[in-house]
Amino acid sequence: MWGGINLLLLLQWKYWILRIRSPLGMTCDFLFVIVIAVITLARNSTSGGTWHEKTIYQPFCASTKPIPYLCPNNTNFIDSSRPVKHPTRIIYSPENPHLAKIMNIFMVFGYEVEPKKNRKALEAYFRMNASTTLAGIQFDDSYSKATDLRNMKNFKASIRFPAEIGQSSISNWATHELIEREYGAGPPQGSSSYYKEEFLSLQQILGLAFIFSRDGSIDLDLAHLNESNSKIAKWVESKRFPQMYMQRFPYGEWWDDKGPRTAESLYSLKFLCALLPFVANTVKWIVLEKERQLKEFIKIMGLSTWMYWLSWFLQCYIYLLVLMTIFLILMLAPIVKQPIFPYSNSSIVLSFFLVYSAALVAFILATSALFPKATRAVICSIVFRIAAFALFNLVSTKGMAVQLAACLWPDTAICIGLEIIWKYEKQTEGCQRHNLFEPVTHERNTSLGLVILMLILDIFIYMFLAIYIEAIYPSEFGTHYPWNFLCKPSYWRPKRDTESNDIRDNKRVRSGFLEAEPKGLKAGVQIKGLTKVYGSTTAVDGLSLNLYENQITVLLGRNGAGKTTTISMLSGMITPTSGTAILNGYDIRRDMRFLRKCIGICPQHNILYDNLTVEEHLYFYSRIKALPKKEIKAEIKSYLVSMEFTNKRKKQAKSLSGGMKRKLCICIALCGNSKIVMLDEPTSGLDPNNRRKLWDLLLKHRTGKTILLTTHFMDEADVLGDRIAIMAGGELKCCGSSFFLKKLYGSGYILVIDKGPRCDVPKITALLKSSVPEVQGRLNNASRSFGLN
Ligand SMILES: Nc1ncnc2c1ncn2[C@@H]1O[C@H](COP(=O)(O)OP(=O)(O)OP(=O)(O)O)[C@@H](O)[C@H]1O
Repeated sequence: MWGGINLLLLLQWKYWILRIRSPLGMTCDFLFVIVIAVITLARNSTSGGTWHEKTIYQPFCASTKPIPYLCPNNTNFIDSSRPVKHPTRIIYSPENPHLAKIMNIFMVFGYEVEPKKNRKALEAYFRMNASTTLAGIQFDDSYSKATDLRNMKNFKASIRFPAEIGQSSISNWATHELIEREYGAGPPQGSSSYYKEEFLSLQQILGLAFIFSRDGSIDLDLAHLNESNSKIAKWVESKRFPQMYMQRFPYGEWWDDKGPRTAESLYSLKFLCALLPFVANTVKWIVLEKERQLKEFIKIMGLSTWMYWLSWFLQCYIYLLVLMTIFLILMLAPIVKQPIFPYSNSSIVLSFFLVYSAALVAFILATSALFPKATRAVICSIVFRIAAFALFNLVSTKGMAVQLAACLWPDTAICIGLEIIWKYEKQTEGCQRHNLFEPVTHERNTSLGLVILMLILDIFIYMFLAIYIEAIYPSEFGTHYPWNFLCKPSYWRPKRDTESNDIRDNKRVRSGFLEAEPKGLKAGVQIKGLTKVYGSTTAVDGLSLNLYENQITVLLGRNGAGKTTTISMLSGMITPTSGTAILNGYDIRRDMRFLRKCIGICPQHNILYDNLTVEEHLYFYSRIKALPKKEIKAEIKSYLVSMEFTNKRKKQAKSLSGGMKRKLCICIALCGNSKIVMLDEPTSGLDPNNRRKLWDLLLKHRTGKTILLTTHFMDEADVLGDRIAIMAGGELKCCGSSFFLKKLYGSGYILVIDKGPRCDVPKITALLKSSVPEVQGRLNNASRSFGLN
């Protein structure tokens, strides 16, 4: 537990140093946030506001038809200037001659009437012909058998409109609301949809029809509709039929602050833009680390995948919170005339932004896991942000399910959430605890609470995706798992290999070219038929070899022999095509994550953080390898002294010479008590003095380690190699101690002596034999040469 926390702190330390040492990116991040916040505020403050008196509406006649006797004092029908063109067909159910009589009255008022057998038939017809039918009037199906409607106590009828079957622009009638929920946008103008869609009109006529039928005094003459009309007018007057008016609910005094009202979605866009440099920079950092192999390198050096992502998450989250705090302080604090969210509960707004920040970071991590190259990733991250805003505009008129689905994209979720807050602000109520899960308007039934819950879900989904994508879809470097690796028991319970040191599958090596395996030594690395094929090139072909603890094994070979590929496979940089290797008891195909703590590697190309110093590199990797803190100082000092780095300790890697970078990489591989150390051509680029120093260092440190070193240089192999394996064309050609190989190839040191006329050859031979018993002499006219194996 403490180890994990320490590692997290260490990674935070590293990330912060790197961020701070690239001030251009940081300046951009902060500048965008501050400038956009200030512009928004300035616009908000200058736009001012106006105070409006309460609005009392005039009553109006419910009927859309000019029927003066229904509203004698008000012939001024609202919206008369804009005649609404609706179909005139009304259908009703069930079929019954008495109902037909009631329905005749609609014909008097200019509607066509058509009966349907029952409710089902009405609905079916309505669905098919919604555009050509004004409404359906649905009586209870039991009325089909009714013989006298006059004695009926409860007369039931439903007026059904296309809205009910989703064929209208208004998808959800909030009939339980007293007034429109979107209060604060100013008093509603024009007529309500109840009026416009003729609902009120039909209801009024239906009521009239029912009273008629009860009264039974009028028989409507459908052949002479005008006469019927005047009959009804007379009847209305004689019965003193109540006049029916509608009046809108008064609208109270209100403050038009011009702020949130002006451009809700523009605020969301500004907000997305404010964080654009942060998103682009973060994606760039993460993918660059992968592109430069640093990610795979620190993982090889012992960092687990989940720890890697968690540390990025924390670092980005903390950084984003700093940016967000600045943004919110500017937006929320009453330091200006008009803050952006004057009414909302600050803790709710704050929680919303906190959760969004976490979801955004998780999304960034998942996005970065998809891309191998930083430039592509940065471009896509910008495109994604624009797409998120487009998606927000697309779903803003859609229902709850669609909007919640869109919230799976954190940037769309923040736009939806912000819009909800703006709407609450418009209502001069703001987002509060009590309305957190309430839809802000009846048309928008997504609530801020639900958006926050979706964002929490996003955090888990995207963190999982980042780790999963990375595991199954590696970049150029790194091993990968099959897509279903989580279901495989071997992933969760690795088996340590306890096989003997036997070498399998080295049949292709000519007999006698392999020295017998040393007795009594423990193999730290067992390579078993390791093969790597790149297209038509077989880089390593069935390599089998044991590397022993406390020894340096040298892989010797020409360019292209397969040495680097071998090291890359052993360290988990690339996946073998076939074969495997057991390192410290763990199989590289399955258990790389358990192995990493004990591997130290110096790749062929220097993999360093440009902006970390020599000392910081050694500190960082020693701590990754879990070296106790009190030993680290001494460890760093010893490497600085042995590699003559003391005066360069504070230099950043980017300012070191090539040779110095190489030395630093070697020190990194050795530091932190790595059990298995792999050095790929470590001395390339070093001057003779430094080469010699490195040899001494390696010989000093081989105890307790299994060291694999590749080189082109025979002398280096001779000095360092306890065992030397020679590779060519990807295959192992021979392996054994330096002595074994020299004997095998018959070429040790040759001592050539120029013979003078009085040269005593037997005497010289005897002298040499006393020191090197196996000395063999070869005669030549002018000289005498001796093979000293
Ligand atoms: N990513 C790759 N794609 C295709 N072929 C590759 C790749 N990496 C290596 N090879 C090929 O595999 C063979 C072995 O390459 P490798 O780098 O392992 O050799 P090496 O012994 O390390 O050479 P050097 O001493 O030059 O580093 C070469 O023929 C090389 O061209």
